[in-house]
Amino acid sequence: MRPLGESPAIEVRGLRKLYGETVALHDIDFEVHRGEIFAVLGPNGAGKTTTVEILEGFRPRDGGTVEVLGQDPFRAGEEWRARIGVVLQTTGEFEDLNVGEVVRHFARYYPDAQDPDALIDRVGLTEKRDARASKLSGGQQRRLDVALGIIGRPEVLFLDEPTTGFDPQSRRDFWQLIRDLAAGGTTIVLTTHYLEEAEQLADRVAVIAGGRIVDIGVPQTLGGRDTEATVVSWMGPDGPETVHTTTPTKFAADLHARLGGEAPGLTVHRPSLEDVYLQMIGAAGTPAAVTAAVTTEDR
Ligand SMILES: Nc1ncnc2c1ncn2[C@@H]1O[C@H](COP(=O)(O)OP(=O)(O)OP(=O)(O)O)[C@@H](O)[C@H]1O
Repeated sequence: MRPLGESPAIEVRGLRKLYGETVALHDIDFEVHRGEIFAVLGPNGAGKTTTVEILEGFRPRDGGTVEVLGQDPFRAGEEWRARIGVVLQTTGEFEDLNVGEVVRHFARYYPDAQDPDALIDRVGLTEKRDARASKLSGGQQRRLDVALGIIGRPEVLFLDEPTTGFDPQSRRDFWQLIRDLAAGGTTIVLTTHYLEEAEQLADRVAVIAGGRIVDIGVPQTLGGRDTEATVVSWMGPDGPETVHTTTPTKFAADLHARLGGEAPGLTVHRPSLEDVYLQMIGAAGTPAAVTAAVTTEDR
């Protein structure tokens, strides 16, 4: 294990994963900095869960190098695992235990666990402390999952579609919790299908399609979003008018001068993250994974 210093929390080089003859990940590269919130976006079957589960040490890889906190997740031991937090898509089953009992039970596994009662408050389950875990609503179960993922004060937290089933207020509360964790130095990797979640939360976003990384960047510039043409529309004397322009401010000023006042029904639409995302995955082709003739070297 090398000293951490300024090294990234996660470093992935040439990561390759096969399921039989299906190539699920084609030599992907990326890194995640310490304290960063890194979102992985992609359509169903793109390879997000495969990537994250390799980083968590739950799946073996077929090629490339992966380091999480300086260690190979697939070979790392218990000490490394105690520094990682994982919130999977599937909810744990806790039979007859209530929320307080579940949290206290998990706290015993960690050397420096958070105070169970404070943690229950932090994830917004105060009212449900004595409720059976199996009787929680979907969104409440997710909060319990998140509590269990962060109970050991992980240095890196993995969240697989963490806010599925959350109501809008719960989602915003959850985002704040994640921002607070990152501000405290926790590195966060999350997969999501919610573009708004990636935009609100992530420092950087990786878009995966068909097992390849299509683009990585800050949400504001992903896919050339900041330089793409803006659509300006207004109601002209002969009907609706639409112009695509890379200089919308100048265009609107010229329009104002030309019309001698307000342009009726003026809208200025910059490409949203969803617009560029849909373009990117469309250009990458929809088949999720590409079946390849697998050679001996590939294995
Ligand atoms: N255990 C497995 N055995 C065989 N193929 C698998 C296995 N797990 C995943 N795959 C295939 O690998 C590809 C990537 O799957 P993965 O679950 O990583 O996608 P994902 O991006 O997480 O999708 P989703 O958004 O639906 O959760 C898919 O084509 C999937 O069918």
